[in-house]
Amino acid sequence: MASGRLFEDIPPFPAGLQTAPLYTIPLAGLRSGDEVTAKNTLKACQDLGFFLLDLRGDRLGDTVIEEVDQLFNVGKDLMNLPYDEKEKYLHDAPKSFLGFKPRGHAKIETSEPDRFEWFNIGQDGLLGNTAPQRLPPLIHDRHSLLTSFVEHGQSIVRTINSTLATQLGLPADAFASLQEPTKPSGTVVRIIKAFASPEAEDLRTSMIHHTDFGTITLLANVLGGLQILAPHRPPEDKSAWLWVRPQPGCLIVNLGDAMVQWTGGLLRSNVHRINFAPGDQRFSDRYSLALLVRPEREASMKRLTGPGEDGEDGDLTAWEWEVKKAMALTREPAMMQSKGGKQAATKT
Ligand SMILES: O=C(O)CCC(=O)C(=O)O
Ligand SMILES: [Fe+2]
Repeated sequence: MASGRLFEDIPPFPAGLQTAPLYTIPLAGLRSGDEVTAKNTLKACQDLGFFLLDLRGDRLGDTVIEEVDQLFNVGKDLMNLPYDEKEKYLHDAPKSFLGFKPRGHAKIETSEPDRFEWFNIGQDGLLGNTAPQRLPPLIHDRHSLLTSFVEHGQSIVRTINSTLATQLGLPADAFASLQEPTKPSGTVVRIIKAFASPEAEDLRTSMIHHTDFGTITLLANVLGGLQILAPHRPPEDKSAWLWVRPQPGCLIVNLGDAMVQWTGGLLRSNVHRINFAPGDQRFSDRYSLALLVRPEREASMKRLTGPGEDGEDGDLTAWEWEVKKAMALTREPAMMQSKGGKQAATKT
């Protein structure tokens, strides 16, 4: 999340909304190996699969706050380029999701068009794992800021991964060794613009409910709009949607489906969506920034711990598994359900 600066000129997040009960995990505690922090992290990742990560008071964290502030401004400039400029970088879905996705290219629950744009910048091109991605000059000029954000974000992800692995009684590098940033993967930096909702007809979802495919997502929000589906409740139940209140100096962290697969369902990947922003915030365009980490393409999706049988998915590579999931979702979008969160004996 950004520093307090980006929160100064925005309408307030309204009081009285039903908000998600999120743990706040201090990055400093995670990095120093504090046992209470580690236990709370595991609990958050089992109960809801979402938590706030407080970056403040940690050297790496303070650097990331600065980078997020700068990238928010880059993201606004990018998304406010004329449409025909952005269109030059149109993604080639479903073959590749890199580049620009225009508003309305996907549907929401009601089959109406979505209300957001995104631009995905691949880690592989940034770090030189593959040929560079073609990017607008405005982004190209900020290459070192982007690579630095990816490297710092990946360092945070590594810490979360080793904390979770250790708490589950696995070798510390059990998850991290399947998602080395220097190996080709579907990992992206994503810049999102969800459009303001001034009219009554805009008061609906911007981005359809979903779970993230990957391992760990680091998300920076300033305006509200993100909602988490309360566990064990159906998406059609309006009262089951919990708002996330963005907090200065904190990132929102959530787990994706790969962590559920590797842990036989011990960890949780929870359904979430972008709704219209609450209160007077709805009159502003909403920008957000995420690092969505995926396993290495060649990583095995075999279960590393947890109950149950592997099933045939355990024989797939991460890339094959992601393609299979994407195809299933195209056929049956209603399959977007939270996964994991099984209770089982863990390290005491
Ligand atoms: O912008 C946000 O708050 C959430 C974005 C999201 O869920 C995604 O890109 O997967
Ligand atoms: Fe997401």
